[in-house]
Amino acid sequence: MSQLKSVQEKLRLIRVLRLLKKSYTYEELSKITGLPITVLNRYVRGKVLPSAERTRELLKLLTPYINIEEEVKKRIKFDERGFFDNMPVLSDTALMSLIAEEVAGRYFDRDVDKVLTAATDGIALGVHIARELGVDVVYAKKKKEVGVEKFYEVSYVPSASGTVMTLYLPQWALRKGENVLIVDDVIRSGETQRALVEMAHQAGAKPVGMFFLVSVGDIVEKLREEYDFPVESLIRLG
Ligand SMILES: O=P(O)(O)OC[C@H]1O[C@H](OP(=O)(O)OP(=O)(O)O)[C@H](O)[C@@H]1O
Repeated sequence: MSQLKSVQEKLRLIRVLRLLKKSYTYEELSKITGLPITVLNRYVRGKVLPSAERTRELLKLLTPYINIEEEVKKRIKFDERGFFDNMPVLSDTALMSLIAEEVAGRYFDRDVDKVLTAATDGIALGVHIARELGVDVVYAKKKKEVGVEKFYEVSYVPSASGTVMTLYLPQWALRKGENVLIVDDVIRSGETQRALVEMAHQAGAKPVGMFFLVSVGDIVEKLREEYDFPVESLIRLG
């Protein structure tokens, strides 16, 4: 095994332990793994790294206790009007890292050059996925920032808003011929994401996939019919 792969596995184990720590006590994790609490605690705090062999054993034992779809679902909090707060998902760095690892695994062979998302809430997901893929993340904003000379800009009408929205991206951020993975935390009408596809086309870049944490209704199926690249969401609501 390459040194990089070995380090990645160790990091994965630490992320798994940190995530499980939110649902299980050290006593419970000690029973599952057969390791003393003190040892587990050192791993969680990053004071000590397990050997490659122990990492593999622990990942085998602990992976069945992780279900990232369920972890996302249980963190989504709806308000009385049916809107949800996604901050409990986006703020959980251990969970986001594990999600990003899985998404990056699906796109490693698609030669992604950039991850593209829309401000604001897409940024956290975009950063995690881009880091796993070892590429840069760029994000379209709803405002034209001073200091940027040239923008790509795409206007669209978000569903039920009755107003025109425009997304802006500095032109240096996307180049002709680049392969772009489009990601966002949530997709409802798909208008934001269609605007991102349009933006990639303006740049002469090529969208190679779309990934969302949460999709609402059948928008993923609709976009699959519109585009010839993979469109996926981790969980679907409604
Ligand atoms: O599929 P759609 O109907 O286009 O909706 C999805 C978009 O809505 C949210 O962003 P929002 O525009 O609310 O901005 P924010 O990220 O700043 O909250 C979300 O982060 C997506 O970008």
